[in-house]
Amino acid sequence: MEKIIVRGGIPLSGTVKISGAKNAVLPIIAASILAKDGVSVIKDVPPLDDVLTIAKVLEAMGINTQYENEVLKIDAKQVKAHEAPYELVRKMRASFLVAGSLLGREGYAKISLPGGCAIGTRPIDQHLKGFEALGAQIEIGQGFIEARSNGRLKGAKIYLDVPSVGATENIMMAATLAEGTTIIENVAKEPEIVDLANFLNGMGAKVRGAGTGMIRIEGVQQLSGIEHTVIPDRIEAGTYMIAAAITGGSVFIEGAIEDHLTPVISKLQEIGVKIDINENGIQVSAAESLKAVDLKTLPYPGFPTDMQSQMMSLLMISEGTSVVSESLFENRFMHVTEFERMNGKIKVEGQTAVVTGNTKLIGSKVSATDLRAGAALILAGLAAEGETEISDIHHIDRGYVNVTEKLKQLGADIGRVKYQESENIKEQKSIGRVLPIQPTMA
Ligand SMILES: CC(=O)N[C@H]1[C@@H](OP(=O)(O)OP(=O)(O)OC[C@H]2O[C@@H](n3ccc(=O)[nH]c3=O)[C@H](O)[C@@H]2O)O[C@H](CO)[C@@H](O)[C@@H]1O
Ligand SMILES: C=C(OP(=O)(O)O)C(=O)O
Repeated sequence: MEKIIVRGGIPLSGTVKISGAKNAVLPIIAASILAKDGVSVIKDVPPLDDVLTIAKVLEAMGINTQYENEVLKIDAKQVKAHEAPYELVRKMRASFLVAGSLLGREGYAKISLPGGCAIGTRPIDQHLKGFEALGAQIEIGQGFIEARSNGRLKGAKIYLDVPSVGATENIMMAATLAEGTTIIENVAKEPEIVDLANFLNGMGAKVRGAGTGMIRIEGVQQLSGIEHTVIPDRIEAGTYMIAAAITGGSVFIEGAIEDHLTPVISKLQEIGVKIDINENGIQVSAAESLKAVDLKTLPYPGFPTDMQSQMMSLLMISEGTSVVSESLFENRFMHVTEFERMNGKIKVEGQTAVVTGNTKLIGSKVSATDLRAGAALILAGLAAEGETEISDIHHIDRGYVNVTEKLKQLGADIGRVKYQESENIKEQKSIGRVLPIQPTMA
């Protein structure tokens, strides 16, 4: 096992190149299952644990995948099995995204129940409601969901109770090969939805309205593999923007797309951070002083929940008191306890956290409780006095490509060290506490 060690206090400078978006590439890989002919060639595929996991899900179905130099080739001419096994789905709930394309193409999908995880219960009722509206029968038992249809799915009008990213994607994929027209209302508008729609349309699908509140899909008979380049990761970009701001540095975020980052840019500007945008990326430079702000997470184009913990790390050192409201996931303040170990002063009541600013952060031993919480601890460590030691970093590796190398290139004093799990437990017992076992998924 590995830990990340950060020694804080160094202003970062230079350029960081943003990788392809995890949350765009996962549904795109799932969508490649729909291609009965041709090979999908997906470019800028980040070498992340999640990408390897979903590729294994496809392999388990007898689909051929080849990954080299951030290019993933998927040959789905033959699908030999229709099951996404528990061992893979438990590692990553986004594996459930293969349900829509398998069902749409093969008329049958058996997927292990993704279940709840660290940040909240994360139900899939809206995915299933969509599949049923398209004519599928759903059965749930022994930890699996089975969806089947007699012949092609049938286009339908579907209203989502919540604008779920995953449900929008899964239903969109299932509907591409359905008979007739599907209209999905109250859909998610995230840039990753638009990237998926572009991929599907390149394959021969007829998807209109992605990026707005209503998507219309005319079903087609067949889809083919194509070449596609994944959009840059707006959450990785936002994380490095905060790395620049929290260290009082100046960093060029190469490849970041302004339009995808509007709520993050606006909040950073309100805090006082200097932002300059050009066609190749975004320059982020130190603020003379950092001011407290309030923020509330919302579906896109609102402030992203995936940036809430990272923003909180910056608010801890800003002047004044900030109020952070989390409206998407009921358990997404786990980083607060870890921040407290670093001298953070935050009071949580329900879905609201009140952050006392102007805190002198002190390096400490902390644990990454989920992906973005882990990223936020690295950020806090970059600003803290002394050494921060972050364990459970497998969560961070789900979503950040070479995070320690990228930060080192910007001048950070950061690295990874190997350790035995038994050493850690011994150490925790000696100081009178044993951490609960963290869930596998973030
Ligand atoms: C792989 C991926 O793209 N993950 C992102 C995706 O997750 P994911 O697609 O799982 O998130 P959703 O948009 O589905 O969830 C948003 C809200 O809808 C609720 N809900 C969702 C589905 C459903 O059937 N019923 C229901 O009630 C959830 O509990 C949550 O409160 O969007 C989240 C919200 O921006 C991000 O944090 C995740 O990083
Ligand atoms: C919560 C996240 O991802 P996932 O939906 O894959 O758990 C995330 O990217 O912050």
